Amino acid sequence: MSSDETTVSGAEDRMAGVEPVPGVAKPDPILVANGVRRSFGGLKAVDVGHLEVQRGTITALIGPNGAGKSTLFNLLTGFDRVDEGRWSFEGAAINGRRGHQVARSGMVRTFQLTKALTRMSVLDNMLLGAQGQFGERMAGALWRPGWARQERANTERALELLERFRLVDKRDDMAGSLSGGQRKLLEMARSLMTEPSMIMLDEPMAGVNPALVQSLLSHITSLRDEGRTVLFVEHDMDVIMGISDWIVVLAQGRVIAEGRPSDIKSDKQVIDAYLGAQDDEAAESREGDDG
Ligand SMILES: Nc1ncnc2c1ncn2[C@@H]1O[C@H](COP(=O)(O)OP(=O)(O)OP(=O)(O)O)[C@@H](O)[C@H]1O
Repeated sequence: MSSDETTVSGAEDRMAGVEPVPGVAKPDPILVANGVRRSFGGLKAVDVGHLEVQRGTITALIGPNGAGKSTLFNLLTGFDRVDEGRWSFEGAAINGRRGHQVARSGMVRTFQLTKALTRMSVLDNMLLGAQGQFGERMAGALWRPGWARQERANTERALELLERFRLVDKRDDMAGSLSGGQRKLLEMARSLMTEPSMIMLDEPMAGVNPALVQSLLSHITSLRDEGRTVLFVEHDMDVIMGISDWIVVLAQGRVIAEGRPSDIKSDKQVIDAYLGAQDDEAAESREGDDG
């Protein structure tokens, strides 16, 4: 992404003067979490003291495998229950709300296509997105009372979004026939059905053909540039460093660092806990290739 685009969004200005320290306050946070904890047996999967996400930025949540990124996503969006903790979105406490209630309040997460969703058409996937409700109960959601009245408006919005994400020609195809990258586009398009102010993307580049990466990146930056807040979990370091306004690093459930990409690249603790390990893995795989 060019530095011009960053300037256009104003995201850099919004973060000016914010110190790169764990738990730092942001000028205008859309999401504020306090003491969010979740254990599985004796394992503390998430143990976040204080975390704020600045409105109108792309914030990456990174960390080694098992750091607690997915668990934190699930907790904040109402798809898992905390042991303790409070968090607010747009100034209102939303801890304790269920997934679809969180989605209706404006914070939506993407979901990978489950088996049931792959057997539905692309357009029906979009219409389900209008419910802001996924998971086990979604199959029945299409037939909710009152759905028929809304259907025309929802279909119109779905087609507009499919046009924007270049999937409109696929609207009647089964979602399972889409390529990895097209699935990611569908997940993103579907999450926009409820007009969320914040979108949480779960590994948006996983399984995406390199040819589609640039297109996905520009869709993510355009979400921010139209005023939405993006929080994403990703492993691809080039993507993370290239697209993020701010990066939060989790290790063993805790926020060990946060800052701009340049801060994170040079943070010794991050290098030790994460980036160093990645370099070692890359070196090992290169050695393996040579042999
Ligand atoms: N439902 C569960 N039951 C038991 N342990 C779990 C459960 N969900 C997550 N964990 C454990 O909690 C820890 C955090 O897992 P989580 O999936 O949140 O990490 P992550 O940072 O998203 O990892 P990855 O990058 O590999 O997806 C891990 O040790 C994981 O094994």
